[in-house]
Amino acid sequence: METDLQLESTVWVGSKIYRAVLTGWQFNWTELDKKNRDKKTISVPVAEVVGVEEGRVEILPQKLIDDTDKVFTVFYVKRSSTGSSYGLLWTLGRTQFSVPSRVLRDQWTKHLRAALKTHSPVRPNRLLVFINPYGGKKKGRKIYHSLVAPLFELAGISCHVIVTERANQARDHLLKKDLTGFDGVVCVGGDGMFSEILHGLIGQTQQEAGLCENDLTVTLQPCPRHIGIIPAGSTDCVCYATVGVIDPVTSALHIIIGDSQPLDVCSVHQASGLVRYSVSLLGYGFYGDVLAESEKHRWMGPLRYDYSGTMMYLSNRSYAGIVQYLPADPLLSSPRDRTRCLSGCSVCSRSTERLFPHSSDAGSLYSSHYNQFSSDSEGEWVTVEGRFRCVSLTCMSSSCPKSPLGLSPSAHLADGTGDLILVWDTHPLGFLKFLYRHTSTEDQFDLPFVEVHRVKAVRFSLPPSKEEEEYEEIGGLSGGMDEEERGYIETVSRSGSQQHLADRGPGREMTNLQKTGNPFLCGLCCSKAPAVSVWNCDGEILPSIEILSRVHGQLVRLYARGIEDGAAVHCSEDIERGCTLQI
Ligand SMILES: CCCCCCCCCCCCC/C=C/[C@@H](O)[C@H](COP(=O)(O)O)NC(=O)CCCCCCCCCCCCCCC
Ligand SMILES: Nc1ncnc2c1ncn2[C@@H]1O[C@H](COP(=O)(O)OP(=O)(O)O)[C@@H](O)[C@H]1O
Ligand SMILES: [Ca+2]
Repeated sequence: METDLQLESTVWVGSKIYRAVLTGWQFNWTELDKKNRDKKTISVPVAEVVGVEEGRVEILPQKLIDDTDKVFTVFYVKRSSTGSSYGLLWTLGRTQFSVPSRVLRDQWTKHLRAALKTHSPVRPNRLLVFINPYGGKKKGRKIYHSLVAPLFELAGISCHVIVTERANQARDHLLKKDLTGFDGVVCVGGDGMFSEILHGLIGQTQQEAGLCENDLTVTLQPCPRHIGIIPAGSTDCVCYATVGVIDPVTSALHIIIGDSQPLDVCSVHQASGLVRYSVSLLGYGFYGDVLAESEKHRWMGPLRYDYSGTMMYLSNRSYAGIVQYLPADPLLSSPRDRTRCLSGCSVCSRSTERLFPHSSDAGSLYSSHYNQFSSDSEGEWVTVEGRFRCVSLTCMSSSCPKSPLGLSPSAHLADGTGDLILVWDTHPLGFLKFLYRHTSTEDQFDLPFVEVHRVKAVRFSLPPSKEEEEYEEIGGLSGGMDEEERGYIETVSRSGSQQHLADRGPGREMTNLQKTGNPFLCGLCCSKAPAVSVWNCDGEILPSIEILSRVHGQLVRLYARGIEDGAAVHCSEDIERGCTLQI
């Protein structure tokens, strides 16, 4: 039977006989018993077909074609569970179908390819790929060439590949070069590499739109090009939080089928303008200190964070600060509602309508000029002041292999809000409990010294000190600082003399905790504890301490679909057992 995009015929897979049906949206094949009764069906959405080839074809470890003229091979997405309750691994499924004639083989390949084109308009044709050869365990190049490039080739995607030779090369390329013809940009690396792409694409989009990124009140233009992440870094938080697993093949398959996941982005400003953008962690105190310390130990690779985390935990620091935040509408969601933002999240879908009210679909959201910041009436600014172990803002859960539920397990990828986590100064064991809960399902917010707020904007400032009324901003980007400066910053007082902040300012006085706390811990580092920390902005140290950050709802789009609920989706083991694959 043959209609427009429909086709049905008898096929053989190995020695077994099947009835294959293409309905346009779905391709399925049902095993038949000797009396022609249905036995089991395997069903693949056309949107998840990766490619169709004539003959018997293998692509991994290398492409082998045996062009038997009555055989065609279909490649598609196959799921398997990771063992944890969330996140599914995707692998390349491959089935070789034999048919009675070459004419029928040609009909099948023609119809399947036509269905692919019709139902997958969002698939990329051409991609710009940046590989950081030094990210994570330095395997970026190998991961791309052995696991990812063959899949892109199979799917007919052409790629322009650039192996970076210096930091910020990818960002500068995106800002300066003409990107016409590229549907998306792929980074092979970690969160730092993703951040480069993020900055390049956001900057390039605003340049083209004639918008000023330094203006805190401006509604930024969402980026039309998608970003793909092939994880090859140290934390790989953006990949983990948007895909649910750290696996280059899974990520490559999401890119190939043109999945689309909008993502909130925080812009971080100081008085003179934009400092950076952040998606995963904007953290002062502990996370800032861990990053500053870890930069000295880059040679350790990903382990540098565990080492520096332990050192910074043992140094038992807390910092004075004033935090102001603009709460989001509490009726929409809450950081403690124990829900999770999963693929197809209804909170995020409702936010799309709220953030882009004039658009009927995601494609037209780029023309929206709704001001998400100044026209909101969600609430008044709230001010808190005191000493904090850490102050963190994240506009998604920031789950990563170290913390599978993340910094804020109920945060949403694309709801236009961020979660502000305030950890007040506390006993070392209390802080350890807080940290440790990130590794389990126990609620890290259910502690008396922890607060979490769903917010649209946050301001951080230092309290006026007794001797110095005002701190000047720290000059220069962290990239330009030397090692001493990166960690514990010296700043110039108004009188012009250079002085280590540890010796003055609010943090100079020991807290009661430090006076009475564990003498070993205090002996280790407290005597040199600095008065101020630094901001960790997605793995980069910010040049300023006093900042204002604002969440821009759905500013970029990734080739991802959010975390698939492993418990709700049948996996490939089910295919083998003969259940229909439900999507
Ligand atoms: C006791 C165990 C405590 C485990 C605590 C885990 C908290 C993990 C939160 C992770 C948030 C990740 C947010 C992502 C940040 C990334 O953008 C960013 C850049 O990544 P890249 O290098 O791949 O480019 N990564 C980071 O800034 C790294 C932050 C990692 C912090 C890890 C801290 C580990 C702490 C270990 C403490 C051990 C205390 C032991 C005391 C005896
Ligand atoms: N060729 C290069 N040489 C040095 N640094 C680079 C290069 N390419 C990218 N970078 C920088 O390396 C940093 C870390 O990269 P990333 O891929 O995130 O690895 P990791 O997760 O291990 O930190 C990023 O900030 C990025 O700007
Ligand atoms: Ca969010």
